[in-house]
Amino acid sequence: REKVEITKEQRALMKAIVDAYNRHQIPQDVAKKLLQEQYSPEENFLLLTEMATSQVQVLVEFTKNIPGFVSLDREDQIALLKGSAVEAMFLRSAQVFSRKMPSGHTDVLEERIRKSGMPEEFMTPMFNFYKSIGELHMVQEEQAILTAITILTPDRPYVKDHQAVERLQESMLVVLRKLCVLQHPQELQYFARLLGRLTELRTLSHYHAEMLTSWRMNDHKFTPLLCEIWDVQ
Ligand SMILES: O=C(NC1CCCCC1)[C@H]([C@@H]1CCCCO1)n1c(-c2ccc(Cl)cc2)nc2cc(F)c(Cl)cc21
Repeated sequence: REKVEITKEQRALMKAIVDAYNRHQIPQDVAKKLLQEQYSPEENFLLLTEMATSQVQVLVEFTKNIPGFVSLDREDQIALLKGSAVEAMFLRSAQVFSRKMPSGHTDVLEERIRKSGMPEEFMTPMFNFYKSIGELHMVQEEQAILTAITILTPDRPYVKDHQAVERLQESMLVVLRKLCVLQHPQELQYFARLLGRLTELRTLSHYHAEMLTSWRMNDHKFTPLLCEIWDVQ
């Protein structure tokens, strides 16, 4: 077994990211709201757009705390945020869905989401992704670093200094790999499976615009920030 140890610098990098991740969480708990009662498609859509809008704001704050991010070219910073916001939203939704809940609550939550007004054809890929994230039982450090890795994806549209982003992402990948070996010693290839979820995440995110515009209701209203981030309106 390879002797894996996290260096002092890597521990500091991890701490910075996890602290930022925990500091910047969604204010209200959307899961609690959905468990409380059944909403109409219009109310669910409004809830989603409100949650997603505040999540984007939170994502910007989190991203600014990723060591090295603010030293990137300013336009590249915007390109990375715009390019990863939808994936970050689905990743966050998956993490919320996978949280340990009293027995039966997850089933109620799934039922509420299935009936929220979203078009049927996206349920299977979305819940397959949520469940594949849940099966990994990620610790919060892994969740935080995986989100940072998603944001620091060099091949987003309009990124100019590819190399600079790759260097930042590389240092996160190195830490994540060590963390996976230390946290899941019995699960070989855990790190590879974790990264494989990012491929599933990108595929799911391709559907987001259609998922939103075909929500079972008329006149879909988006906030200006969501129009910026999502390919809608
Ligand atoms: O609000 C949501 N997610 C926020 C987004 C910001 C970060 C925190 C979680 C939505 C809900 C779905 C029901 C109707 C109200 O919206 N949601 C989505 C979802 C997201 C995008 C699309 Cl296009 C479709 C569904 N998946 C969820 C999984 C969950 F466990 C929970 Cl609690 C809610 C979830």
